[in-house]
Amino acid sequence: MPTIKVAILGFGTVGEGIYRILQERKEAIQKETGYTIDVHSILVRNKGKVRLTIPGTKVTDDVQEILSNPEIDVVFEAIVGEEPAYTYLSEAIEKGCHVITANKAMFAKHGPALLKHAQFRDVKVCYEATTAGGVPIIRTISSLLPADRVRRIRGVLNGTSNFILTKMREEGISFEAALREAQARGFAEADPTDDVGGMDAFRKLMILSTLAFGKQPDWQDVPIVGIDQLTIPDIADASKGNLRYRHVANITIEADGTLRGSVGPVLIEPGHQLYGVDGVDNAVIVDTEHLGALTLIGPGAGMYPTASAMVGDLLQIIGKRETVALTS
Ligand SMILES: NC(=O)C1=CN([C@@H]2O[C@H](COP(=O)(O)OP(=O)(O)OC[C@H]3O[C@@H](n4cnc5c(N)ncnc54)[C@H](OP(=O)(O)O)[C@@H]3O)[C@@H](O)[C@H]2O)C=CC1
Ligand SMILES: N[C@@H](CC=O)C(=O)O
Repeated sequence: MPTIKVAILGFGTVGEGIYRILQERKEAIQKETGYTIDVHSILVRNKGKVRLTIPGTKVTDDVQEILSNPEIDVVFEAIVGEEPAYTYLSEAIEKGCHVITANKAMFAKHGPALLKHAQFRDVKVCYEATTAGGVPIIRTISSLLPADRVRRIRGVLNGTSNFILTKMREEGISFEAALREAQARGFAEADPTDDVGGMDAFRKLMILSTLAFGKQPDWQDVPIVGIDQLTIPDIADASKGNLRYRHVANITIEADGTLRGSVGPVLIEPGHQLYGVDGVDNAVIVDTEHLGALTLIGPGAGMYPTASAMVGDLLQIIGKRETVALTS
């Protein structure tokens, strides 16, 4: 059976999830696609860290051992921050590898350049996991376009913030305690400032903006507010009025093509699509010209939801064993 050799950059919450799913689903993937997926190598920063045993896979802290290997077909990227991730993926594309990333801090800024580079090199860049974790929003919007036109996108795009707000409301626990739990469960970023300060949701909104509208607003024109100023009394007061705080990212295209974005806490009434979206769940409402409003809800962070989106990207790249021929 033909083999696809993959490398995983980063072996934290997400990288380990990719490895686990590829092992657990090995036979199912073989059956579905006709390919064996071989996790050839894994990049980490600290080789001395105790981690899952990975038999038959090279674990390295030298990215060149991966990027200079002509046998690697696909590079998964699950490291942290804009750099060195952008440089690594640019090199991988230049060498003819397909790339799959979860790194929204990198992709919000450098996604357009990576996509252009990949088109030139005739490889794929997949980024489902950058936005809303396991919710297939990239695939959904991509399939709506170009038959329809997106008018507005809004939703809960940060799992950590939603988890904290839910815990504070339902259990009355402090912001700090809820954040600690989100960190322990692998939802929060290595530095959670971007989660609770709104920057993470903003970056995801910019990724959606590029996809849906082909452009982003000037970043400085988008007001960004986090949930870090909300207190238990604020949340309890809202509950008394049967309202719930949600951290909402919103972008609209106006008739003249101007983009208006905002990110911040919003009070939501019962009956609204976002009212019941609790815990680590994310929700994205896409308003389009023809379809109307479409809402997707699901886990927005964590090992398996995120890794599953990335393995889904891999399956899209390699396709199915048999395709049904269209006959006239
Ligand atoms: N956690 C989640 O739910 C989600 C995360 N993401 C994104 O996925 C990416 C990974 O997140 P997550 O797994 O949670 O992060 P972790 O902090 O758990 O893991 C990061 C991994 O990357 C490695 N790493 C970091 N910097 C470098 C570097 N410069 N060179 C080599 N290796 C490096 C670390 O190595 P070492 O182990 O040696 O320290 C670690 O294995 C991030 O970009 C994040 O924003 C996206 C969606 C959801
Ligand atoms: N820290 C992020 C992880 C997924 O993107 C979040 O909480 O949403």
